[in-house]
Amino acid sequence: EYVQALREWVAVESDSSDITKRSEVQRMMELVAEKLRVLGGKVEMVDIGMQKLPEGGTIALPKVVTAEFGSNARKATVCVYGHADVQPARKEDGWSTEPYNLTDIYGNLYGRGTSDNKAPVLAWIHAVEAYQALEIDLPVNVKFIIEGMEETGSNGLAAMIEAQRDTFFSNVDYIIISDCGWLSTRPALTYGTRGNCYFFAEVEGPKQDLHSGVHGGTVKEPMTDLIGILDTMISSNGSILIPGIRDAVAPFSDDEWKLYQKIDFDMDSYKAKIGVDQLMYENKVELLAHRWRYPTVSIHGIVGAFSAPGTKTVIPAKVTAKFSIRQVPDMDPAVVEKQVTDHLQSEFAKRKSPNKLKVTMIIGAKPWLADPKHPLYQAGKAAVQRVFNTEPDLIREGGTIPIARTFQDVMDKSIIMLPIGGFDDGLHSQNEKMSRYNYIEGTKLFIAYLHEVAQIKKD
Ligand SMILES: CC(C)C[C@H](N)C(=O)NCC(=O)O
Repeated sequence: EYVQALREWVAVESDSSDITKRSEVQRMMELVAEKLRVLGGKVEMVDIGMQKLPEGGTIALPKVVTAEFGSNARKATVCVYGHADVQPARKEDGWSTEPYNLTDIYGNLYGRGTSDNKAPVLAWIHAVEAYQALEIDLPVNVKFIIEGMEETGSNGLAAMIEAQRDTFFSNVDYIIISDCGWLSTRPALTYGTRGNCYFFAEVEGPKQDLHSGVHGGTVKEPMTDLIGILDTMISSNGSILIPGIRDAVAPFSDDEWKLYQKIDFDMDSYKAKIGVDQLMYENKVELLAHRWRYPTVSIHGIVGAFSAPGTKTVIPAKVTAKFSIRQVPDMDPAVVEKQVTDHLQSEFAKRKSPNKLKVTMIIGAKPWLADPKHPLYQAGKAAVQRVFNTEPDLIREGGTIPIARTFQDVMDKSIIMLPIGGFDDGLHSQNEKMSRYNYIEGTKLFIAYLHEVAQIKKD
């Protein structure tokens, strides 16, 4: 039944980055609401307004689903946050199976959005359902907030949460997020995520594309300008060259070093898993630190570049690079935006090009960091011990959950990230999967966690 429920959700192409798929995201949110309604939750679909598009115009944001199970004032109240949107996926990108057709191969459930984040959201719903089916009272009141824009920066969600601070969130004690993965085969508790500043850099030149034989050598080419300035952001050994960008990075403490040193992480299996012969750092602690708690620059793609099969000899007239900077405490997206824009404009000016450069920050999501000594984490350890009979790793996550910082700073709520995804689930990549083992044992973990969190003594 659990696998069938996941199959139905994976079949919905709820890609929030593609506005032509917006009705699918909306349909996905309705399925989430329906699933919660069937369990008797008090469910609402909250309208969070319109999204402004970078190219002009607006489109309705997907509704946010909220639900409540129980309102006993003597019990603690937890709120589970998750998302039901996904990253793009096409079979032609190199998938071995159809991305929107859940396929079970040797106990691995392949499909876009399985691990990120549809199975974990379903596992939480199934945890509530399990208590009901066994006729055991929920040990805590459980609320849900499930959104449809996480993959593109959680547009509109912070405002909705702030608007409901004194209503839906007024009695929430703790936020639980299960939107990340373990580091190895050992279960983990996550106490930090990086933030993300996502940029478009557009270089515009001639009024239309040109023949590279007829016109090559006569004009400054937009693509050459773009590649030139992109190359000034990061060195080949991974150092970010944008002035000032590392100034706000919190120093790496001895305690962190000790914590990272204790983590069981095999560099060779990591290499094998991602298919590389060499990593940027050969030392485990340094590698984990650069994965979790130092900033990075990644260049994702160039719109307008010729990429079809064949050998078209063209000078593209306008090209737009998409790149992002994962940032860490205590960096601030507004400062990063200025540092990046100033740097690129100054490098562009050095090229003395007649072309025009426009730099826009599309997403500015902050990093998040919790205290792993908080009782929420003690409860996590106890739940992991109960279900997996082992100690969890205490880890951070290199990816971004944009809303985590809002819950912490604006709403003043304590958060735990309780992942059930496997270390090799391939989020955002080809052949994303969730194993049956992680899905089913993860459901048991959530059931146990609800019990453990109820044992926390309130101040
Ligand atoms: C591993 C991440 C925290 C998972 C998350 N759903 C995500 O992909 N966020 C967007 C991102 O680009 O990090």
